[in-house]
Amino acid sequence: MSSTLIVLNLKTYLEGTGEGAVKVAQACKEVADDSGIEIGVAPQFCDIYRVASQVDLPVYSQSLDPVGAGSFTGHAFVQSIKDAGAVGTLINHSECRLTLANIDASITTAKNAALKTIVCTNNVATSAAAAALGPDYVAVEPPELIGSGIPVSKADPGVVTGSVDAVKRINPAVQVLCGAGISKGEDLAAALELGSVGVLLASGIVKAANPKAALEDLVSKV
Ligand SMILES: O=C[C@H](O)COP(=O)(O)O
Repeated sequence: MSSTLIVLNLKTYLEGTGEGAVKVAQACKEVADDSGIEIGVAPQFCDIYRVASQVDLPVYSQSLDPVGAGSFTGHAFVQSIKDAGAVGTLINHSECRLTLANIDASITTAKNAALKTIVCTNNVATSAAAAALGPDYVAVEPPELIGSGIPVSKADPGVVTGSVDAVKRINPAVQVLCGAGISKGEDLAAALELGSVGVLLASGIVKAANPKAALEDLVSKV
């Protein structure tokens, strides 16, 4: 496996029984095996167990709540996420934003459970702030490009290079992903050229008529 990482966020795109998530995850696994590139998938909470128990690939939670065992209702509890088979979690996605204090608490909660942490950010300043909290990855995604089909690597390369520089300066152990509008091989290649180690993406693959073919295109230029 190369050190490149692709994380496919399924958001709430796939309706139904969860079998859709398993199918997309299976396509990710096949393309990961063929390409040697690590591909993880972030399904709905309720599908983590189903996906992780049926497909041998890294599964991420779309978020978690920084609560322990006890008197908490309606929260995404880290131990349940871990026991369901997740290896990591997104934190502070633009569609599920947190306060800085909650980002910090979520990172600590995930780390204590040995889950990998991917903190999403929306610009260079928030990438720098997130890096100071010491997650495994910062994933920079300008919100206006999310779901747009316009790749951040082309539309706003400065937010990627700026985040890479800022994160390196603040905490060189943290790696940078980028996302928003990424769907093609040239987008991933450009993202890597800009200094990120991979991408966080969703609609370009999940909504494609043939997700496996879309994934094959995505990895074709690395
Ligand atoms: O989590 C994924 C990002 O929000 C990017 O979404 P997108 O690939 O649909 O632009």
